[in-house]
Amino acid sequence: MKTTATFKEMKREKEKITMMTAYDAPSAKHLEQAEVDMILVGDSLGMVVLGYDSTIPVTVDDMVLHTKAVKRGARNTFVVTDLPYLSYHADLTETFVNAKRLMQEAGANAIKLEGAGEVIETISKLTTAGVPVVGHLGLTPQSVAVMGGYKVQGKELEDARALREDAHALEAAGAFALVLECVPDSLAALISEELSIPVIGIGAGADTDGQVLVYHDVIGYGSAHVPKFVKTYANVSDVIQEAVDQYVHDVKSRQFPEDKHRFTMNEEVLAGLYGGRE
Ligand SMILES: Nc1nc(=O)c2c([nH]1)NC[C@@H]1CN(c3ccc(C(=O)N[C@@H](CCC(=O)O)C(=O)O)cc3)CN21
Ligand SMILES: CC(C)C(=O)C(=O)O
Ligand SMILES: [Mg+2]
Repeated sequence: MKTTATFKEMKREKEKITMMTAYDAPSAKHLEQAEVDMILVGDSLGMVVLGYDSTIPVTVDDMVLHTKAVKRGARNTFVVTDLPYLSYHADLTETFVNAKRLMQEAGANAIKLEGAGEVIETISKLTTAGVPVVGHLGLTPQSVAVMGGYKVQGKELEDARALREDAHALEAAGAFALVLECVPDSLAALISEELSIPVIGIGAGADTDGQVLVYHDVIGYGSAHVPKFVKTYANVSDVIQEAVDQYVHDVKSRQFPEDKHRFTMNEEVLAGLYGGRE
């Protein structure tokens, strides 16, 4: 199993880090089979699995349930789990209770927190307590209502400078990696070069230390709208639709089930049943 040290070493060796989300056992199994370096149980599960239109309604219980499923499907892959909306801000005790649930109860290998500001101090305390933490800057979906939509971040000089400072502060606080979402590629390149911890980009260009994408986006499953930064490698939705359409058709037209799909019973037992009929 890889560790936080492996990822720092990969950065030093300039080996790209692959990360992808998973939310259940079968998807996690595919990622482990592909030797993905890290699995993210993202709170994006609220959107791609639970049908919400943002990550805001996702709970710690949701994250625990899906992390357990992912760990069962990928026992030997490093799993990072998102702390969801308002589960790490109100007070430190509550943050620690939530982090403890993800680590002990669900079996996450690390947790991810969005943002900077007061979150930096929280990350420092969690790291000191032995919890490996991934930071997340740029487009932080839990703040969608504050940002006023899913928009590219750090385009203006002031925003870019603030983002760069936050990235350095996260590294200083002890985060072992940083997810950088939806920022101009040259800003992501600069931050990746300046930090010694790995920077995993999503919509952050080619010069970060690694890449992360949402499982459903990669396989073309479900999402009606895919962001510009996504590369879709298959169209699983079409495959599924064809299969379920065919099933419905076969039942209606009596083409399913066939003899080979049924269970039979002993003739004498059957005769006994009919014989006993009034
Ligand atoms: N399916 C899915 N994929 C994701 O990558 C993802 C989620 N869901 N849910 C949680 C967050 C939300 N994310 C998003 C959602 C939308 C855009 C988006 O529409 N971006 C615009 C850019 C707008 C601009 O130019 O400022 C785009 O066209 O890509 C970006 C990130 C990333 N995450
Ligand atoms: C988009 C990635 C980085 C994420 O946080 C998620 O999937 O929830
Ligand atoms: Mg997330």
